[in-house]
Amino acid sequence: MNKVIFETAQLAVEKIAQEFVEYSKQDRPVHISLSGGSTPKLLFKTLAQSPFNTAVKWENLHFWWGDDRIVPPSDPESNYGEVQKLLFDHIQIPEENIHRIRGEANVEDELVRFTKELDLVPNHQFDWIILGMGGDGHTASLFPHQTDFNDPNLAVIAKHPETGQIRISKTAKLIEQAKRVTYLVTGASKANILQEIATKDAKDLPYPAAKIQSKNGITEWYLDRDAAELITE
Ligand SMILES: O=C1O[C@H](COP(=O)(O)O)[C@@H](O)[C@H](O)[C@H]1O
Repeated sequence: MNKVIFETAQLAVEKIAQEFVEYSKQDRPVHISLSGGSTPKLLFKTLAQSPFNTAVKWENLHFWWGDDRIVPPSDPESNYGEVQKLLFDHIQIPEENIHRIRGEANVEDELVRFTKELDLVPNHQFDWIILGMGGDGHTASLFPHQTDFNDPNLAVIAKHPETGQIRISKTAKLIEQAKRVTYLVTGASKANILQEIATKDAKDLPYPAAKIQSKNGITEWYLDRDAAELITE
């Protein structure tokens, strides 16, 4: 496991925020995919504040999501809606740089539309995909025992195995084409599963987060001390 352990979650997200600044200095559109759920909210709040709110050249960054739930943006379950509320409402970013999954639409229609929009990413190769990991080892909306790692499509409709909630997710294949994949995992509740991932061969584990990595680029794990407490350095 290629890991970086930060003393606190705040320090981990500040490192990511600083990297946003650096990416945004490149004189080209940079395609970044965000994760959802609870973990990255601290990142979005941090980016919305000084110095990052003005240090990032937002016009150069294009934002996408690893997955979203089929709910309207106003629903607290919407991964896009949370970023809108915590970040986009507080910065100056062109609307055309935001490539959200439309959770309010018909899911089959949205899968087709979103898949077409992905053609805006050169060679379907993201500059940076930031992922989270659920306590069950899922990442994006790719869940244990129901993920087709060889699905040739760019995006897929998924169903949360416990709640039945419908989602759209990037496929494993699309994620693995990225130049860089960073798993941001924080908090003591993820310590046991991280220990398993750090010590066992991914092929012996059912967890998509353990298996999915950039094929030709970098894969790294940004952890805070609580999440990494059972991992020996
Ligand atoms: O359902 C989801 O869960 C994962 C992990 O979420 P967290 O609340 O444990 O941080 C997240 O990465 C994914 O985008 C989300 O839709």
